[in-house]
Amino acid sequence: MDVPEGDRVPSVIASHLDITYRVYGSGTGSDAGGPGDRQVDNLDEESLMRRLLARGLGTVGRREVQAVRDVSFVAYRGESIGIVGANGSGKSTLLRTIAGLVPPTSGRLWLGGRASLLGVNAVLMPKLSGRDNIWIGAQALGLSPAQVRAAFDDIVEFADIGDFLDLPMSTYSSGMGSRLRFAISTAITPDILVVDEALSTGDAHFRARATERITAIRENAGTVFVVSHNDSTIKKMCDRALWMDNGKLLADGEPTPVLGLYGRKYGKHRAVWRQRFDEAHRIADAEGAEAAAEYLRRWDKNASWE
Ligand SMILES: Nc1ncnc2c1ncn2[C@@H]1O[C@H](COP(=O)(O)OP(=O)(O)OP(=O)(O)O)[C@@H](O)[C@H]1O
Repeated sequence: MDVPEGDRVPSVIASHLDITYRVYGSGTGSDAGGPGDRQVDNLDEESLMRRLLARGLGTVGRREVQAVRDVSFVAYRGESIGIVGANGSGKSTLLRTIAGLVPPTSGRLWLGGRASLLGVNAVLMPKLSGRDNIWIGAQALGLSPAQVRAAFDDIVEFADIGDFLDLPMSTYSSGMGSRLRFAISTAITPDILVVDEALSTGDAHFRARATERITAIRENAGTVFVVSHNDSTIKKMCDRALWMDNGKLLADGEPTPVLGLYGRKYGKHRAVWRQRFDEAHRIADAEGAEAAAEYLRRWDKNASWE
């Protein structure tokens, strides 16, 4: 957007966010998974309880996964931000936190509006029809019955699922499901729209219409976050990209240079670039982000470091 820096209105401020999952269950504790564990099925409840207590609660299958590490950024109204990164780098976790589904473990997150996660699958019911799911999904997003009634035809028109409207969602193709989810989540213009990979299952026609709708949200001063593994989706839909790697935010800037850096790390020259990134990390820790960016600019004039 060509709005002067000082006039831009923040919509999301993330400050030193850490997000850690605590996973409980058998087989993940330090002493779990030994050969004797295969006998567990044969133990009665009392023996099993005695055995668990003997081990100590601290060691019964508890593990922590630090999915997001010390991530800070400011997003502004009117921006569309793509989040890129390898599998497991923390992209979805960050989006789920912005959408209010996963609390940060430490750090602060400020939202200047209501966030809506595209992927209302958690509340959509496969056994119910598209029609019923529109009512449930839209109300779960906070629409009143009157608002659902007013938006209903528009949702159906955008979802373009024809006679499937009255069939169970379990009969839908993944593209049809995505279209319906997208239509529901954008039924009223959200302040912050969070789109997690849903666009990748749609066809070219759907992607074009979804892009139009995202543009409309941005023009309405909303902010859009999109996770995608597809570079051209990010370039078409976003004016900014964040690159997550192993939970950290490694780059923040215009999509083309950020994707260039990401591609280099994982592309055919990755061994060389891995060394450069390791060195850039060391420089960033010792001398700051600008020194790390300057180091990388020896090979890429657009390099940035956050
Ligand atoms: N509900 C969960 N419980 C425990 N660990 C989780 C959970 N969800 C994600 N993780 C872990 O957190 C880390 C980040 O996962 P996340 O799904 O955020 O990554 P991602 O970048 O979105 O990956 P992908 O591109 O594969 O979708 C991974 O190590 C993952 O195994």
